[in-house]
Amino acid sequence: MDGVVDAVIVLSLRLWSFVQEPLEHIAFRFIVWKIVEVEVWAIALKILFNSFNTEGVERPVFNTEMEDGVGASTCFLERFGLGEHDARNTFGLPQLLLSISTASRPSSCTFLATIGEDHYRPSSPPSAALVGGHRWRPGISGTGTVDGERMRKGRPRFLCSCAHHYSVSDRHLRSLSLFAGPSSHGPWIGSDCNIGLSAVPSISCTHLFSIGSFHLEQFRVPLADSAMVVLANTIPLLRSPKACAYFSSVPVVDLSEPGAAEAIVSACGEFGFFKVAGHGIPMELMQRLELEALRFFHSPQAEKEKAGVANPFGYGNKRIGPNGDVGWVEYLLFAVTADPSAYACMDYSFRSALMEYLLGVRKLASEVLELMADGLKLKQREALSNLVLGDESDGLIRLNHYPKFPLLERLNCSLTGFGEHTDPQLISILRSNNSTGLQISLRDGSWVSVPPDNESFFIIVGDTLQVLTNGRFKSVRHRVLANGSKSRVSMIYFFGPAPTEKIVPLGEVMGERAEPSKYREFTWSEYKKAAYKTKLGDYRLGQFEK
Ligand SMILES: C=C1C[C@]23C[C@@]1(O)CC[C@H]2[C@@]12CC[C@H](O)[C@@](C)(C(=O)O1)[C@H]2[C@@H]3C(=O)O
Ligand SMILES: O=C(O)CCC(=O)C(=O)O
Ligand SMILES: [Fe+2]
Repeated sequence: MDGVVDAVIVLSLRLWSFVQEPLEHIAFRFIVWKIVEVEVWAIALKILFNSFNTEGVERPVFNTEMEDGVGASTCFLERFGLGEHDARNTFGLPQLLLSISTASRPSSCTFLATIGEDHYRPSSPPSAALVGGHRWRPGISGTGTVDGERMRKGRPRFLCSCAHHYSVSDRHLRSLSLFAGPSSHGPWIGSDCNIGLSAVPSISCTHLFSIGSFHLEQFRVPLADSAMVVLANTIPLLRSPKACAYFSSVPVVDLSEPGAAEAIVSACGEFGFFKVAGHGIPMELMQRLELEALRFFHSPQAEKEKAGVANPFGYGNKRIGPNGDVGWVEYLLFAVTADPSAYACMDYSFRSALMEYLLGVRKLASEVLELMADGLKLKQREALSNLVLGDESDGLIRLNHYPKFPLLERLNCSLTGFGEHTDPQLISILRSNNSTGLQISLRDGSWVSVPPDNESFFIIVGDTLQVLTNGRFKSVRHRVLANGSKSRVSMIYFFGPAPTEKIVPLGEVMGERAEPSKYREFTWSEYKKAAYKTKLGDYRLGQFEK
């Protein structure tokens, strides 16, 4: 086992509700186990969480001022943690780093850290001090500095690096304690502190998990030395990568070819997913919208936020939906309408590209749904398309931007861009740039990575179509992983019916198969309401099954 790291540990600590409350100190302790020989870096993973739980609080702008949204974090991490100027700088060893960013400027801050009883003696071996780590005794190891470079737009970034670092080669390592807090008092308005500690492998890292997190809001400061660690999976975004096969046999349907209807029905039954070629939508239009979207996502954070916080419509950043889901993604989400004023947050060229694109994709949807009806042998070709293309139908358009995250390769981790889920509507029509990241789940539960194709559209079968076909078509679980080297831009048009539409398996589908309905009748409005109470990955159809 020597030289192998068993675990990467990330400890995340967030403060956000200390409006005008002095922060006396916070303390936490956690147990490290199964580490035989590692180098330990603590990395402030602030960038991952900087907009979580900060409702009503001036949002940190860490990741928005650089070219592509990730630059700042990378530069931050490179400078202090893992990059070329590696944190080995000061003492020739990896560095433990804490970062606190606040909306107000704290007058000074001191971080205290201890590893067992061995305080700030970088040259001393960790040895026995680590063994006794259960006993809490704070040791001074660093003082805060305001990092001038981050004092942009009058919002100071208070970076405090706690230069306590060590290379653990002590097989007796049992526990590690950190202690952090400002020595003089805030007020810490809207403080949002994340501390990440990770053991980064010199050789390999097999898994990553969060071992502790607590919300200081639950405690009143000052905290007891023995403040506990609550074991919880609080960092769902980072995972060790699992090998994921390339889905080289994605069904491709060329709409202009005979046999398209049968091919669609077969793909919807087997995968709930297929690719459309020969669709007639000009590449120029897709690229125009992609560029407009990128221009928007690269505009200053304040500009983007003028679209309003997605609730559910508007601009969203890392939060998905109302129930605490998060992802490495920023997006625009809107109801589809012919009224241009609904897209008032976009400038003229963006809006016109979007509206032209929507028209093209609606036409495509009607062709696909009519072929589907043909394949299902429905008497009325328009039975499905009428459901989602009428004036009252509930269409949504979503533009997603997944910034690249170059650190991933070094961490040997994967990062969730958009967590696994099914789409609630009938179908979704997705177009993306040429970046990998989209994965779908096959019938056996395995995940496969969809080769990107920026000239085609992907059709995703949603929950409602599964119900209409009484389970013959599969609502496909899918997800997006962030990419280390290329950012992803995707546009998805979700085709939902009118709110009052009754959703029940189609008589003709049932008749042909002479089977009982698997679902109770519901309206789209009921389903949508229920969906918005669920988490992204929940099995939403469950409550409508008979
Ligand atoms: C967590 C959620 C986000 C979502 C609404 C929900 O409560 C559950 C369904 C989610 C989903 C997935 C597909 C689409 O991206 C979406 C717009 C939709 O219709 O259902 C999202 C919702 C959302 O982001 O608001
Ligand atoms: O961005 C993507 O490629 C897929 C996103 C998605 O599944 C969704 O927005 O529902
Ligand atoms: Fe989706």
